[in-house]
Amino acid sequence: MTELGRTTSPAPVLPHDSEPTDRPPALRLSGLGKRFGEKLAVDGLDLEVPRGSFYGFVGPNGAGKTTTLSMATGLLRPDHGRAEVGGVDVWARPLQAKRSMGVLADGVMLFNRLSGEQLVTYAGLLRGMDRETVAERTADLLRVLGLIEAAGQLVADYSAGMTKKIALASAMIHAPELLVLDEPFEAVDPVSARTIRGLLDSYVASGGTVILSSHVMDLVQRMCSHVGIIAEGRLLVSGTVEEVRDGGDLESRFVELIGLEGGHEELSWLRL
Ligand SMILES: Nc1ncnc2c1ncn2[C@@H]1O[C@H](COP(=O)(O)OP(=O)(O)OP(=O)(O)O)[C@@H](O)[C@H]1O
Repeated sequence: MTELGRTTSPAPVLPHDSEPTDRPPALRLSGLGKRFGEKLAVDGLDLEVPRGSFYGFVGPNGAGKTTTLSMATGLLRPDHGRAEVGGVDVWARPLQAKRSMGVLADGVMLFNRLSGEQLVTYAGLLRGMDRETVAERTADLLRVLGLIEAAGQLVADYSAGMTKKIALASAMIHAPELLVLDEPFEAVDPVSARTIRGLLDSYVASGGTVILSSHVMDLVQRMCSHVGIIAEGRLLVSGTVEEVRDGGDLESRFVELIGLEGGHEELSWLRL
């Protein structure tokens, strides 16, 4: 499949060995589409994320990752198509669907006049959890994510990485079956990134499902069991990381599928 970004045929969805046949997948998107004026951001996208998988969703800037994940999680209404979480239609039965997922959205405003501790507590109470459990889990999350000292500080005064971590804590507090994380490692320092990876690894090992978007191919290759590559609003390929990288590394496969925009062009005026 060369020049996949320009084909109109559906993406090859490779078989998943681990996929049980009797239960619906953790996430299923069918014919999902969204247009912003002239711009077709997501173009009839089909995607299945198997239960218990660690799914990396990758693509170049402007490929449609955030738009897709927003439609999948009930944040942005699709023009057409369906999004199902564990077999539940996200747009027909939003309350039921949202109960089983935790979402770290990109660019969505947090209640940043709350302290970090208040924000995570609020997220737990909003999920109908009892105060005692919320307090215990909030303390655990703040400790594990290295935010104890900043617990009483307003989220408005957090750094970008701290904001990401507190938003992640808010997405996880109700121990959902599915975590949808848009760029969870962006702006996060390497130590915290390692902690978050550990948390997500054990969450997946215990039966949870993660779908995350990222630009860091190396991280996706090391962390994820499955990967999907999107460009121009279409899914180019989806399968296990092993299947998709096909003996090479994921970054080379990505570049091979997407093409090198601008190549290795030099700017003559930037030579000193
Ligand atoms: N609210 C909006 N109004 C107009 N155009 C939009 C809007 N949101 C997204 N787009 C356009 O839709 C396309 C897909 O954007 P999207 O944010 O989904 O891409 P992405 O893959 O998440 O990109 P990145 O990797 O840069 O975050 C882009 O061309 C973008 O300009």
